[in-house]
Amino acid sequence: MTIALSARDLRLSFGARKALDGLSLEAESGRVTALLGPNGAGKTTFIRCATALLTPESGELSVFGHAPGSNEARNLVGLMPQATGAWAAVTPSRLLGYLSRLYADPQPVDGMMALLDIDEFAGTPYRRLSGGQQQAVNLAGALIGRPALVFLDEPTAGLDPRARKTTWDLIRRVRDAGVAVLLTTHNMQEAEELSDHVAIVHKGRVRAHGRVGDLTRDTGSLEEAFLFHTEETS
Ligand SMILES: Nc1ncnc2c1ncn2[C@@H]1O[C@H](COP(=O)(O)OP(=O)(O)OP(=O)(O)O)[C@@H](O)[C@H]1O
Repeated sequence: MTIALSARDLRLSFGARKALDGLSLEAESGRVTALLGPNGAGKTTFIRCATALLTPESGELSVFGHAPGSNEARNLVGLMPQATGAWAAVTPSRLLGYLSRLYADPQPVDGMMALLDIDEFAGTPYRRLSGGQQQAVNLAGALIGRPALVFLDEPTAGLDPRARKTTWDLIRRVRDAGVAVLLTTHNMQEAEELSDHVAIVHKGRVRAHGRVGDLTRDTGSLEEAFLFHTEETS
């Protein structure tokens, strides 16, 4: 078992709002770890800390033993963010070509575009793409550098059933190749289908974690477990 990501007691506030309030979590190689939690629970903030876009005020965070943002960590990590407005005028083929050149051993761009049906709109500026097409480009960008740890922030939000299946199949393949996948989702079926490990986050902290079977033993379903562990008062 290889621990790809280790977080201990992370804290980060925005003004009076505690976005991370003692969050601890581990993610292993060759496993899909799903972060579930209500809107505003701190999931994206955590991903931003793990990818060095934000710095926690306190706590310990490491990526394969390296500090996030170090050269060692950067080369090992891929990120599919929720939104990437900065790429507005760039076409998918140029963007993925550019990203692939940042890595020593990238995936072939053509193969990645074919896999995710991006070739159909490879020459269209990113801002003109549909939400689902943008998602496909974001996913390709996260995987193009063959990361050992990849963060997928709501990878299937807004996707049609076929695109969702393509994404699920790809996530499984990546996981089976030994990559540590950490994803966020509001889709309980997705978490049940894909994840080896689930962490339920509420108010900046992991309230429960384990395999789906562990979490549903008392409550019956993942949705019930989610509701139980994210009660407003808890
Ligand atoms: N840059 C920021 N400035 C101020 N507040 C922020 C900032 N980033 C996040 N927050 C606040 O931190 C809290 C956690 O936000 P975060 O985006 O991490 O939630 P989330 O769990 O990813 O939610 P969602 O499921 O809606 O994507 C929210 O209350 C949010 O308003």
